[in-house]
Amino acid sequence: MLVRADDAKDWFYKGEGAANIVLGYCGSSLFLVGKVLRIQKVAKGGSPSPNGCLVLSDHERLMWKDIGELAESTSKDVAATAFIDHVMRNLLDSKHIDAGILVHVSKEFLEAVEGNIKSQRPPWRIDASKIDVLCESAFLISDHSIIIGTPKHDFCIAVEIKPKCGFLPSSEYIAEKNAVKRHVTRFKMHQFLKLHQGEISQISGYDPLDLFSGLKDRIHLAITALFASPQNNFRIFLNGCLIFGGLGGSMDNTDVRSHKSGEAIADLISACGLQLGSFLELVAEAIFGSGILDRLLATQQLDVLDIEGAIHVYYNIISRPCAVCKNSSDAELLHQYSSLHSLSLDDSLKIVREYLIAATAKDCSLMISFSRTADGRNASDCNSVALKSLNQSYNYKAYFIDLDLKPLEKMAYYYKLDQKIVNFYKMNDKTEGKPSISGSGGPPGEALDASS
Ligand SMILES: O=P(O)(O)O[C@@H]1[C@@H](OP(=O)(O)O)[C@H](OP(=O)(O)O)[C@H](O)[C@H](OP(=O)(O)O)[C@H]1OP(=O)(O)O
Ligand SMILES: Nc1ncnc2c1ncn2[C@@H]1O[C@H](COP(=O)(O)OP(=O)(O)OP(=O)(O)O)[C@@H](O)[C@H]1O
Ligand SMILES: [Zn+2]
Repeated sequence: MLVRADDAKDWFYKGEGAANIVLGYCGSSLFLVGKVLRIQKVAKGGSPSPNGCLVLSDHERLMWKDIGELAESTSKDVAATAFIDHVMRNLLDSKHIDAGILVHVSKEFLEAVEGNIKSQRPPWRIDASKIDVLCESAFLISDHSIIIGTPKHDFCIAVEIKPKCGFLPSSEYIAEKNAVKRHVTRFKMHQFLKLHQGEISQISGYDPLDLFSGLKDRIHLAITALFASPQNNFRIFLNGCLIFGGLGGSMDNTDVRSHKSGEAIADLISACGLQLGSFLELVAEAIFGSGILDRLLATQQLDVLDIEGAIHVYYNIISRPCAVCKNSSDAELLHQYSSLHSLSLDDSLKIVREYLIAATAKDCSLMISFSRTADGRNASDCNSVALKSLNQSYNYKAYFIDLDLKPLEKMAYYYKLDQKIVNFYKMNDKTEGKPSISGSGGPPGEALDASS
């Protein structure tokens, strides 16, 4: 369907994450107006994905055997759709999910896009990955940063939030030495490692527990903290254009940050008749009123054992000696873990399957778009929200994006990264009373190389 290299000029760079590039449409096809195209990337030096062969490993196919369409999928795109339709849709409310449709894209089209968007991609993303030009399909999804039907003279303002994990784990399998995980969020601990590794320039004051609290004031506090430190967790779009937050993902160094200053944003928003403070309050009100994060939290909580428990079960599935038990000499812990190693294959599959579903829910984002209601009427496919302080109500729509299936083979990486995060946090906590924010010195647990 998008086959000509010439079609590429109608698509502009909208953003990207670790795995996909997303393009907005600026051409004249009525079918494509208001849509984005989500194209898969491939790691530089990695091999592009050949279409037509099974994309899941044997162990993954066993794990997802109850979902035939997923287990037997012959392209990543088909697997992605099946995962969203048969797994995530049941867990999160269908009305907040839009899997999009698969469209055919030619190599010529993808190569032309690659060339066109090069200057807008963050350099560190260019170094890491490129468009997978051999991938013959891409997803056409509604652009959730706009509300179709917003009158030309009016505006549409949207936020994108990557909430991350919204609960503290309480698994009995968390080793006593890692007890800090029970009372400090993974997000907070990870911030210190990210700062040390130069991925962020300051520690965020955002607390996911506030966002997921179900309490209006705490949700508002979380939104304010996200605005103060957006990193890759917060963006604002005005009429579909990014006006605040990093383009392309996590790094928030000034050179890869494309947002205007807080003051300029406040001016832009107030030109739409809305004060920045009221806008942030409106976002909090919509999150609170919709209860949209309740089901997301429940899905994240399918991770019951924490990676410190789930990792053992993973080794049951791949039928290999457990690398964690092998490196432990703590008899008491080994005894505790032995109960996990005696679980049946079916129980093991269920635990790891749910761990991976939870991992998707901990990494997805939420987009909420707002437009003014005309004459107090709200659009049929929107909910409405109002603030006492504003003499105006707003239509809003909320959608989850990036509900990608996580690969089973990531389990070992998850364990290493978890230990690296907690070790780094503990070491700084002990030596300085509170974690260092200087970002200097080598990280402890370098042997636990979570980048491999
Ligand atoms: O492990 P985390 O918590 O750092 O999450 C990764 C994200 O990092 P973040 O901390 O949100 O900046 C990471 O985001 P960035 O690339 O840092 O923007 C990805 O979302 C990654 O998922 P995938 O490899 O694309 O499937 C995410 O990996 P998963 O853990 O979700 O597999
Ligand atoms: N349906 C959509 N409407 C509008 N913008 C979108 C849509 N989907 C994605 N985007 C934009 O594109 C960016 C990248 O998309 P996405 O999060 O799906 O990439 P990813 O590579 O899967 O991310 P991750 O790093 O989390 O794996 C998003 O952060 C968002 O700004
Ligand atoms: Zn073990």
